[in-house]
Order: sequence, then C-alpha cells, then structure tokens
Amino acid sequence: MAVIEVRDLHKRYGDTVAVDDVSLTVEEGEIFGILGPNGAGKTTTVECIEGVRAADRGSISVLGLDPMRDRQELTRVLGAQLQEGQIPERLQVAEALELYSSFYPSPADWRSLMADLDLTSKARTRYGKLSGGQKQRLSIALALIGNPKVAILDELTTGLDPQARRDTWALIKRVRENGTTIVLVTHFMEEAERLCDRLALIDAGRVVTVDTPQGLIARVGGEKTSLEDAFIQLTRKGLS
Ligand SMILES: Nc1ncnc2c1ncn2[C@@H]1O[C@H](COP(=O)(O)OP(=O)(O)OP(=O)(O)O)[C@@H](O)[C@H]1O
Repeated sequence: MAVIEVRDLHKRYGDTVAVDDVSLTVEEGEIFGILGPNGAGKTTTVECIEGVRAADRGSISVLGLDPMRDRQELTRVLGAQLQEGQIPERLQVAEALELYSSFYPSPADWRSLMADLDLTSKARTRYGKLSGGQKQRLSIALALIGNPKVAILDELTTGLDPQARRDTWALIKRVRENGTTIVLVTHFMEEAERLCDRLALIDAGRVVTVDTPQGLIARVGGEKTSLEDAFIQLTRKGLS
C-alpha cells in the first residue's frame, strides 16, 4: 500500500526551479531514501510532503491526507526533525522530550528514546548548551516521539560521530520494524546502502531513477562499482 504519493510536484523560488515535476511513491513499511547532489531539490520535496512548504502545482497524499489542507491531522501521524531555532534554547533535554511527548495521543516512551540516542547523561542540559551532534540526536528523538506512522528525516546522521551514526541506524531499523514508514534524505552512501530498501535519485529537481541500492549499482555495472560510483555517474556531474 502506498503511504506517500507525490505527483508532478513543482516548486520554484523566483527564477530557480527547485523541484521540476517530481513524482514518487513510498510504500508502507519501507525505508525510502532520497539521494542527490547539493541543490537538487531534496529538502524542498520533503518540506512539501511535510506540509511546511506550499508547492506551486502537483499533488501530494500522505496516508490519504493533503499536507497543506490537512496539516493538523498530518502532524499527529507524521514525524519530522525540528530545525535549530524551533527548539527553545533554555529547554532541557528531558523537559523537551516530556513536553513534545505530551502533544501526541500515544507517544513513544521518551526515557527509552533518550537512552537510545545516548542523551540520558544530558537529561538536565539545556538545548542551547548541547554540542552539534547532541542537538542532532535530540531532533531525531523529537521526530520519533509521537510514534509516527511516517517519519521524514532530512540528513539523519549529518554531524554524528561513527558510533552515534551506527546507533542511529540500529534505532531506525527498530522503528521501521515497529511499523513506521521512513523517508530519509542523505548524502552518506553507506547509510543509503545499509538502511534503504529503495532510493530515489534526484538531480536538478527531477527524479533520475528509483531503484534498490543494488539495482542502482547494477545499472552502472562493473564488478567493483559502488553506490557512490553509481550516484556520480547517474547525476549531472557524471553526465557532463
Ligand atoms: N527558501 C529558498 N529561497 C530561494 N531559493 C531556495 C530556497 N530554498 C532552496 N532554494 C533553492 O532551491 C534549490 C533546491 O534546494 P534544496 O534545499 O531543496 O536542495 P537539496 O537537494 O536539499 O540540497 P542540499 O543537498 O544542498 O541540502 C537550490 O537551488 C536552492 O538554492
């Protein structure tokens, strides 16, 4: 069953066409990755799916909801990372988790999530005093706090150390096993390959292809081809 359906999504900022008729479908229970060079339109696409940005045209359905029209209903079932500036600097980690969990009808256990993201020792630390990686881990916890049916994670592990990155991958796998459909935007090929069932490769606002990581590699061929090789060859930089 399709959980997210995007049809002919188009978005421009002034003269810049950020998203140029993107269509994609995310199936229930999958981890769907979005890959693409800087400025390809990945964040704009997921922001339209989240309902935080209005598209110029095209249609989006998330669990049968229209992200702009049904925004309130969508926030109850969709988890997304908050950006810096959206979390009050003075709020302590435990306070933030407890507060945000109170917004949802059946939230995750915030203490377990705090432990899963290795933030227990920072429970009483204010958000403004956290390191970059700790802030990132808190934003992942807050995206998952409501036990969402769909979680959208933009640059999931950017800024995380190798151990934190692996712990986060394990957490995301567990969250998926519990029934959450996950969309993640990433620049890390290892993350895409290990975690994602399917990948959409986006370049210059268009979907180049959607395939499994292995399928993408096979398209480019060669015994020692890596996902990174496939990425470079299938995007503009490789074609020019
Ligand atoms: N608020 C904005 N105002 C004007 N132009 C924007 C805005 N946000 C994005 N853009 C432009 O739209 C294009 C797509 O940006 P977007 O952030 O969606 O790309 P991305 O694939 O997420 O990039 P990255 O990998 O660098 O994060 C870029 O050319 C960018 O400069």
